[in-house]
Amino acid sequence: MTRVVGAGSVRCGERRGPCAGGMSGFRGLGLAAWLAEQAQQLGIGRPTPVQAACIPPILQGRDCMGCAKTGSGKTAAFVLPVLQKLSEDPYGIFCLVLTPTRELAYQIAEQFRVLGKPLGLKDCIIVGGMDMVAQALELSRKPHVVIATPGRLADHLRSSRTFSLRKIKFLVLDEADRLLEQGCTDFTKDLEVILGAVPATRQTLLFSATLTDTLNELKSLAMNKPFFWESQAEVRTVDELVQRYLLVPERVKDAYLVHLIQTFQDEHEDWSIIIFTSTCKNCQILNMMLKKFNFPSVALHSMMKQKQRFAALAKFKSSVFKILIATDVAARGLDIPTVQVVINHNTPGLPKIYIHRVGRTARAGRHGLAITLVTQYDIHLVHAIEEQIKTKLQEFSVEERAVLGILTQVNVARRECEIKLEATDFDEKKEINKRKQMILEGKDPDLEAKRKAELAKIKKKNKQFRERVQQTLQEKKQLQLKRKLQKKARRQQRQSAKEEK
Ligand SMILES: Nc1ncnc2c1ncn2[C@@H]1O[C@H](COP(=O)(O)OP(=O)(O)OP(=O)(O)O)[C@@H](O)[C@H]1O
Repeated sequence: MTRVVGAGSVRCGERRGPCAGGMSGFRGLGLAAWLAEQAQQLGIGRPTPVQAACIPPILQGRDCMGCAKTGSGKTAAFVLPVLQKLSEDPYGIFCLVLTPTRELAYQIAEQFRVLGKPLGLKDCIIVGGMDMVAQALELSRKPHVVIATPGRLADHLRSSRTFSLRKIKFLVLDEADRLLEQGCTDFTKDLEVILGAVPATRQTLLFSATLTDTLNELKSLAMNKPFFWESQAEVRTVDELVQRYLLVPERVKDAYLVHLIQTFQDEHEDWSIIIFTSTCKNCQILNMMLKKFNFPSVALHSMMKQKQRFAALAKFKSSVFKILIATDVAARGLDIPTVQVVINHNTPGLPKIYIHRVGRTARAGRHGLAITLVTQYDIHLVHAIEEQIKTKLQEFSVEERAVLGILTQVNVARRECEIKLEATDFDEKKEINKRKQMILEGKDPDLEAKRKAELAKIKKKNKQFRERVQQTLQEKKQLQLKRKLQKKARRQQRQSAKEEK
């Protein structure tokens, strides 16, 4: 059974479970008429399974952990019941939502704002890269809902007494597993500060498409026996997503990328693509290179100024640019319905990063395509991904001759872009950003640099020692072999002399 709902269609059936019908669907879950009506106006007419399962227990006052596939409506699963509770007893600050990226914070705030419009909802976004004084002022005005990234909110808690989180009713952790894991951005210290500032009696709501990986740590956050809901499907990606891989030698990767984009551009009128890459530098270089080929692309990575990041995303969302080249800062949560294709320029090292990246397409019942470029060194990563998502990736076929035809041109273009970037202060900026981060983490950058240099020295010495040992062993082995051969030769000589006699 397929039903068209608003902007996209949500398939109700095996994968997403039964859906209640019409506006009564949300009403039947216990939501007020005004809220169900407001959701309906946004195309959120029938609850998705995660909404149908989680909204009633949240309304009953229970902690909740919801694990459902990407694009299945987890945001509304917490926004709607929070708004209902807020309407019954409005005060500020009522709800705190934590999320790992700044862009995601703005997206969640928008859902709150639109669904909560009849309430005259006041929200406040607290993320890094924006003016701290203005944020402090907003916080002091007691907004109903605060949506924050942990680092900046913890900074406010450490430095300001103009607001309090002591009375919040709801603490929501969106992309909860990311907030708890110790990845390149480690939120644990900031979370400690935040958890120390919120009341123990709060209701805690945790959502993600990959919650099960950090389940035990998360359970300790939701204290009063949380209601746990997980989508039953074995396959962890959505049915509407076509998943392919393309085995390519490392040095011709970019030619394949250019060929894929060109083909897609030629064959489709209304299109948009997200390309994920591993580093900020590569993101920048790819963007420069694609522009050389006149592709309408824009970059998004953490070394860009926040205003540039927002502008890039806004232009991509409004289709001014059809290609977004991003690092994993855009891998989670972003909801851009027009994205039809995700290309992984590098194979993600972790299956869950793959799940979130490819989940930027095929959302809310729409169809999508994900192509992962795989080099000979990444085959084991593809196997790990396939094992986790319980799906075999099929090979994507490409006309190799066409790729060879542009190979030199693409490689020359890339080299030119690399040289151009080297002439800028990009690497220097990276170094400055690193130092800033260390200072924020309470470390002394100079001391750390000294420590790092010493560690590198020790490592180098150890390596040299290992190499010397290896060389000596090798020489010894060779000497032994030489002697053996000489002995053998002498023996043969003696033998043939005997035979001659
Ligand atoms: N009941 C519904 N009916 C139709 N569309 C819906 C419904 N609920 C949410 N949506 C739409 O589905 C899209 C995806 O929702 P959302 O961003 O909440 O997904 P998600 O599960 O949080 O995904 P991710 O794991 O990638 O963060 C949004 O555009 C949202 O408006």
